[in-house]
Amino acid sequence: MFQKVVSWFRELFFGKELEIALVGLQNAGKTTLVNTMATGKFEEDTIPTIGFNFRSVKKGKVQMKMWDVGGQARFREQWEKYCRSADVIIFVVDAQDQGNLDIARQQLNQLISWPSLEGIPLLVLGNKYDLQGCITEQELITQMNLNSIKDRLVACYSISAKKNTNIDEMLKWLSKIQRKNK
Ligand SMILES: Nc1nc2c(ncn2[C@@H]2O[C@H](COP(=O)(O)OP(=O)(O)OP(=O)(O)O)[C@@H](O)[C@H]2O)c(=O)[nH]1
Ligand SMILES: [Mg+2]
Repeated sequence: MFQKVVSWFRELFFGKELEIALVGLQNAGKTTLVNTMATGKFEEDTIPTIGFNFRSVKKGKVQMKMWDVGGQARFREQWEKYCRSADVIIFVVDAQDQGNLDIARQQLNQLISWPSLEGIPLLVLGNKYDLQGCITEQELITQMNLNSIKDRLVACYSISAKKNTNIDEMLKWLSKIQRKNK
């Protein structure tokens, strides 16, 4: 109880910090999203992330510490390590790349079945909605089997990191997340 009051005061005066792990297949748009969140502008980023990038961005009263992890197959076994200490996991999906949805679902299922990640809130983002031929948000929820996830808070938004679409709504959701063990 005392701990809660202290943390409430701390947040009131200094804002809060959120540790965010961004994962998802290569080319989904994770690095682009982080750049858009940081600058509000689209930066063409065609360089695949090797290992991870770290970026800390203040949004309103929330300092978002983002671990943007490479999505290529060789980096996926490291995802759990970054997610373990995160307050929230963001899983980015390329909503236009329907051929990769099965793999994205398998990777997500594998990730959230780690006991170390139990209960950590999950935000699934369908990205690239500025392009033609994206699946609908409802289809994304079905294809990613999100309704079957019962052990944590789950949300899904359709966004465009390129056009800055729906990013504010997504940030509102993020800012309501409670820090772990706080
Ligand atoms: N049209 C469109 N293109 C996007 C969007 N977001 C990212 N891209 C493009 O998709 C490609 C991959 O983006 P990245 O941000 O590098 O993808 P990533 O998920 O970080 O990839 P890895 O680091 O390999 O895991 C780049 O060419 C981006 O410009 C978007 O919202 N719309
Ligand atoms: Mg990247």
